[in-house]
Amino acid sequence: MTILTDLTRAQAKAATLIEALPWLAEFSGATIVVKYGGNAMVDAELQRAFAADMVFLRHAGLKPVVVHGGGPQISAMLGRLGITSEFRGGLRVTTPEAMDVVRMVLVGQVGRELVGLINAHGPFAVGLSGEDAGLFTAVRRPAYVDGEPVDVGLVGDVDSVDVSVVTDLIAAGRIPVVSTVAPDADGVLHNLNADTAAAALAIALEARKLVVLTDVPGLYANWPDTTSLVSEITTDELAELLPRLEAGMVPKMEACLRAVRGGVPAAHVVDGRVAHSTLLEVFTSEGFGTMVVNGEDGPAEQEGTVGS
Ligand SMILES: Nc1ncnc2c1ncn2[C@@H]1O[C@H](COP(=O)(O)OP(=O)(O)O)[C@@H](O)[C@H]1O
Ligand SMILES: CC(=O)N[C@@H](CCC(=O)OP(=O)(O)O)C(=O)O
Repeated sequence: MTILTDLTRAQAKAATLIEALPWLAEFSGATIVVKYGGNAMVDAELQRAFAADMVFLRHAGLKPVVVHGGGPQISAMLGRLGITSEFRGGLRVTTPEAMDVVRMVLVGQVGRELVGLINAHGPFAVGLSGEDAGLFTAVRRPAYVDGEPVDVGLVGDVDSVDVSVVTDLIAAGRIPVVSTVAPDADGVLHNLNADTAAAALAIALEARKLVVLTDVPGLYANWPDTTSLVSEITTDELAELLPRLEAGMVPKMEACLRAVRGGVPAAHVVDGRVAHSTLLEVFTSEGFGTMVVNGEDGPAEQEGTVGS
């Protein structure tokens, strides 16, 4: 009996590995931008699993690029320093004082920790911010509340992207880990929403996928009704839904829309609280979470026809 159980387990493992085969072929050499949200960094074990996934992708011949968030971590540090912060339209109102903390936490803390976790597997990760080698320039971004623009201070949208530092690192076999602060044309540092920056980078890199890890299973059409989870949505449908979305999901879904309209074949919102969610998304036939695809084409044309 024990032998039979062992055999069944071995066959199940082999089936999982072989399920990845068409996807390994499909995505060999592909650049994949993975946005790791601050809310998905819930415990050390999950962070280690995320780091292992990035190294797995790299060894499997893909080119992962990590863009990380850190909203909760910034809020915690602002709280410790007695600086109040609020969000409007899903964006943090960023005073010059708060901006110092945003840079310190994203570049000096969250980015460093991720680099360390990935490099536990070998010398892969290199951390950089939008300030490095002109990666991003920013332009002042308003937030919208009830359709009206509101000033959120030093919050930037991505104005320009110079991908050369990222492509140089990829060519050298590294895994770039990007923190999302960037100067405007006058050199004034701005706070970029990490979803927004990840989308801009995915477009500029002509990435094959944008994968956004967050702390929910995906997009709910009718939040917080948990029966309304969307497995697939076209850009046209998403554009129609966007005005009805709340807070954190607004910049995230705007970013997915922008990425796909900008030429990225698919953007996925997946549950970062599930260990190895990136691998499940990339290498399994069912996919995982919510997939955004171009309005005019079906998913089969968008992301290959293998497996599913
Ligand atoms: N329609 C929706 N579908 C899913 N989540 C939603 C929706 N509307 C609001 N949310 C909230 O958005 C949060 C994710 O956004 P955010 O807090 O910015 O995460 P992250 O740190 O991953 O960027 C979820 O935890 C959920 O509470
Ligand atoms: C303008 C703006 O809101 N910037 C974000 C940057 C970090 C981020 O986007 O982090 P998550 O991905 O974890 O939400 C902030 O200050 O919280």
